Order: sequence, then C-alpha cells, then structure tokens
Amino acid sequence: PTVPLAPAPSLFERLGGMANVRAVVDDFVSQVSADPRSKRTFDGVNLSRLKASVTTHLCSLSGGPCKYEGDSMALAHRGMALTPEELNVMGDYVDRALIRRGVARTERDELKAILDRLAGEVLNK
Ligand code: HEM
Repeated sequence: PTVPLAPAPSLFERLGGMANVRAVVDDFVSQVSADPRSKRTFDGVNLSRLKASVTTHLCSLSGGPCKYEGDSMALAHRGMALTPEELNVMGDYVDRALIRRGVARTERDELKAILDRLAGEVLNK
C-alpha cells in the first residue's frame, strides 16, 4: 500500500495562497460594492479594511494560516436584511474573480460550498 508522505494541500494552498486570495477578495469586493444590485449596504464602509478582514476570514475558512478575529457573520451583517439575490450577485463575482486568477472548478466548488454553509448566518439579519 502507498503511504502518503505529505498531507494533501489545503484549499487555501490550492486557491493559490495568500497573494491569490487577497487578489480575489480585492476583485469581488470592488465589484459587489459597485454593482447597483448589491451596493446598497456599502455606503460609508471602509473598503480597504473590509477587504483585509474578508481576506483573513477566507484564509481561515479554507485552512490557511490565518486567525479571523472580526465579528461573527450574524453580527457583521446585522441590520442589513441581505437577500438571497444579493448573495447570488456576490457568489457570481466570487466565481468570476476566481476564474480570472486561474482557480479550477474543483476549488471554486469547494469554496462555494463553504460560503453556502454561511448563508443562514448572513441572510435576513
Ligand atoms: C457567505 C457570505 C458572506 C460572507 C462570508 C461575508 C463575510 C464578511 C466579513 C468577514 C465581513 C467583515 C466583518 C468584520 O470585519 O468584523 C463582512 C462585512 C460586510 N459584509 Fe459580508 N459576507 C457575506 C455576504 C455579504 C453580502 C451578500 C453582502 C452585500 C451584498 C455583504 C456586505 C457586507 C458589508 C457591507 C460589510 C461591512 C460592514 C461594516 O464594516 O460596517 N456581505 N462580511
């Protein structure tokens, strides 16, 4: 039998590591916060700060070496009454940003599954 010599790379590594995750977040947060279908909650939000926070969050969620210390998802989105449509708009921009950075289908689907599991914590708060 074959004994694996090294653990399988984390999703974080397969996404291309910190540089790629940061670039993807920079891309999709810029798009979501500018699109008329999804921009209403971004008024007055410090986008650089948000991008840094979302990068750390995704790094941590995908098994990377980060520790997310921001607010819970329910608290972060409290009072926004986010809709499934807004979440879909974001999901599409995430996917397109990943494609632009050369991330393959398997990894895109894995990240989508992680984000889908958080939907209940961000919608309708
Ligand atoms: C699964 C989906 C989502 C995840 C995982 C997520 C993640 C996050 C994270 C990590 C933060 C930063 C919280 C902090 O720094 O304490 C944040 C803030 C924020 N999110 Fe989301 N988010 C999601 C969906 C959305 C959607 C669909 C929208 C709007 C279309 C949105 C709008 C915002 C805004 C405006 C903030 C900034 C709040 C502020 O600084 O006052 N989020 N989100």
